[in-house]
Amino acid sequence: MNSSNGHAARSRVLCPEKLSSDGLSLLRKTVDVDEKEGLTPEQLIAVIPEYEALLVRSETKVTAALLNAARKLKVVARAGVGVDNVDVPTATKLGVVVVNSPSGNIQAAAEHTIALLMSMARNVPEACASVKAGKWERSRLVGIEVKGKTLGIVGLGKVGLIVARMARGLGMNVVAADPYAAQSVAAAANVTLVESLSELLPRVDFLTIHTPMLASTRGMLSTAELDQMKRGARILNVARGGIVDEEALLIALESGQIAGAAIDVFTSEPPTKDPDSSAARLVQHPRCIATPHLGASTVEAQENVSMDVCEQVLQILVGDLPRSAVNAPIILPAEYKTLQPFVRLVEKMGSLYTQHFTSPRPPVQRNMNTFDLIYEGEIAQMSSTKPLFAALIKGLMAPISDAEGLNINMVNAEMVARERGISVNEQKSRDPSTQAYSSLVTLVARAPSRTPSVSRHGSEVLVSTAGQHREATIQHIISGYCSDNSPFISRLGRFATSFVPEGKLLICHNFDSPGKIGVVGSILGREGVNINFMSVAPATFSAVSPMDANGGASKDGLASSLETTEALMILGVDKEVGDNVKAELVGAKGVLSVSSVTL
Ligand SMILES: NC(=O)C1=CN([C@@H]2O[C@H](COP(=O)(O)OP(=O)(O)OC[C@H]3O[C@@H](n4cnc5c(N)ncnc54)[C@H](O)[C@@H]3O)[C@@H](O)[C@H]2O)C=CC1
Ligand SMILES: O=C(O)C(=O)COP(=O)(O)O
Repeated sequence: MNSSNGHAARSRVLCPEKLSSDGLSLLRKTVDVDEKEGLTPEQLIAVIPEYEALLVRSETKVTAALLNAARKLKVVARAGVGVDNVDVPTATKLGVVVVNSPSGNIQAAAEHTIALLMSMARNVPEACASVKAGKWERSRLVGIEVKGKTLGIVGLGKVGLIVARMARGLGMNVVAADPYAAQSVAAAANVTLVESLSELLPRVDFLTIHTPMLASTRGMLSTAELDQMKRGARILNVARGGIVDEEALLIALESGQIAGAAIDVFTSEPPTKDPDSSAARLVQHPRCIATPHLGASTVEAQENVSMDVCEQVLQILVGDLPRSAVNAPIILPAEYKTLQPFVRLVEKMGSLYTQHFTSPRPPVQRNMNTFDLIYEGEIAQMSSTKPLFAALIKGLMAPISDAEGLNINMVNAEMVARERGISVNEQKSRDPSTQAYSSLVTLVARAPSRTPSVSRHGSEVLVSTAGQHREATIQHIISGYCSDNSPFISRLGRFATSFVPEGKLLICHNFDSPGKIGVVGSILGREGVNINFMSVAPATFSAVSPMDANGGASKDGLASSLETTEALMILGVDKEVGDNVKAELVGAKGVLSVSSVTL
């Protein structure tokens, strides 16, 4: 994007929550950062269209309404672990990358858990309040030791494992329930992994939760589960409010089934002040220690997560892949670099296909479309070709969609392809079919075809129903390669060629006889159209199926009479060529069809 003074406009990043300045200073070197704390959801929706990136912690709710209101948003960066405050499916659909900091604050969250554990065991908050109130209640505030007690961990992931190691250091026995945890990882941390929550609950003196908030974990600990615990057990939640049902916990505290609770996170934050609500009564309960979602609130953790996500925002804004995308594939940076020129090539091939072969009624909007994307040579050795797949879908769709709104990328390409009925069969061959290129990419389209926009008679020719049936087997082929990081098209239909797929191109299909260049040149010259370059492509490949000279559907009965005497003339032009001029070109002797594409 360019500003009015011709300089590239700086990207804008919105930060509606308190983030450590370390990452923000890094961002400010190249982008504009607006720190705007305290915006209402409506105010956020009003300002979001101006921003390319949104930086949040747990307070900002990144809803579908907010994401849909965005116009330029490329990334939502969560400066922390949990992304339950971000509508990730909607972001994915819109092609917005969601990144987080998966390990920047895990030590802090684990240490806070241990702080709460010890505070609960020794009544620290109550004792402190008592002394400040001028009392000296030594016998009322007798605690318990944790050494020799059993700690149950639900969710033996990153935070859970650190808590486990610390608890082992405190002399506790540690038992964990996590259906996805590896036995070997648990064993290495001296943790006994049990099969189910039901097996865990009766064994523990303390229970701590470290799962994400998911549909499957919401309300995971309710009355039935709390009743399975030993009478007088204690419970901690530094994961997410609502994983332990607040009302059930309050009742269990009141009945003495649970002797103590330490809660850092609430279903609604801050919890409602309505004195009759379970949340407020839980907070006020004398045997409940409550902290205001402080798990990640250490200087160190905030520096870590801020740097982590701000670096990723910069990567995304310059078009690179972030290291911790929640909704995009992970690709090694070195591979991504190698793939980059091919990403451009494949996108151009897709766009060329749609414009040259399917104009004016692209089948990608109507029917199931099947493509083979064949990688040969070095490119076939890449472990992931996800960026190439995404580039193809983008290229196919861009000419027929709102270019501004159509943000197809690795995040949403598969979803878009599914919605549009596009099926891509990726094939790899390490031994190239030709030694001419170190890497060759070929797109084979198996799709119903439409004729080029201007026929020999200057009018659009649409195929008949019978014709469509026959043409369903016809293949269109485009091949390309990269040289010096620039993409080249080496085959278009049956024609061997070599041109850079860039800018406005006029593709004339004609008899390979003298005089054509002059005829086309003089008509374009008269119209004030400058020709930047020209490439003549003879028909080289034999037809794989009844293709016309464009490698497409036969039309006007001409294809059958045209064998090897055809050629494509590819002209780079400096302005749009009108339909009337194209019709005149087709009318000229020996010019069979003309299509114009912008790449
Ligand atoms: N209070 C705070 O400030 C903080 C809270 N958190 C919360 O802690 C959560 C965990 O963080 P990490 O350990 O980094 O995540 P993680 O993804 O490394 O670990 C989560 C573990 O939960 C397990 N799990 C998932 N469903 C389960 C189920 N139904 N039963 C048992 N285990 C299940 C997973 O297999 C995984 O091992 C985050 O999602 C976040 O919500 C994280 C950081 C700070
Ligand atoms: O990282 C997490 O999941 C947290 O819960 C931390 O939340 P916060 O960034 O402190 O609002």
